[in-house]
Amino acid sequence: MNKVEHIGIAVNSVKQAGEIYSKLLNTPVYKTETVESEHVLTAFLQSGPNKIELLEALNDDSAIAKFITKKGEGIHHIAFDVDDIEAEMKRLKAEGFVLLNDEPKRGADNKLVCFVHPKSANGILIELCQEIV
Ligand SMILES: CC[C@@H](C(=O)O)C(=O)SCCNC(=O)CCNC(=O)[C@H](O)C(C)(C)COP(=O)(O)OP(=O)(O)OC[C@H]1O[C@@H](n2cnc3c(N)ncnc32)[C@H](O)[C@@H]1OP(=O)(O)O
Ligand SMILES: [Co+2]
Repeated sequence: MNKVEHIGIAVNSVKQAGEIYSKLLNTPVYKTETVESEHVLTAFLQSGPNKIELLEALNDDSAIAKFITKKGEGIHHIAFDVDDIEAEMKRLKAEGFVLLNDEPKRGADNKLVCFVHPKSANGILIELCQEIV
């Protein structure tokens, strides 16, 4: 696994949270993107080497809706960049981690992604991201 690719933050409103994070980090939201398969609207900010992904639920089927209902707005997941997502999925599975998808799926910002269940990762939802070239 390589560097942290992004930190995912669950928010009620990408627009409102985007304004706050823009002021906080002194940088604008550089991109918004809807990911229908995840039922989310995303917005991205880059602060130095660090990328923040704001996530708003599009409907009640979204993991973000369920998370906010239970825990409120806040850090939802940590995503790590990987060179070979299928190899990393195989490695993690062999180590006993519970993967939430059997195959890599399309994420935001031109990435293939896979999630690791927080119950098998010490309480943190982990996302693997491989850039699509
Ligand atoms: C935009 C695309 C992509 C990108 O390119 O970056 C994204 O980031 S999409 C982000 C949204 N999508 C996902 O999160 C997909 C993966 N998540 C899931 O499949 C589910 O959310 C889950 C992790 C399997 C939980 O779903 P479920 O079991 O239905 O919900 P519960 O509320 O019952 O939770 C069970 C258990 O797990 C705890 N939990 C849930 N979410 C998190 C979390 N983000 N971090 C830590 N812990 C989490 C929850 O509190 C429950 O614990 P207990 O109450 O102790 O049972
Ligand atoms: Co993410």
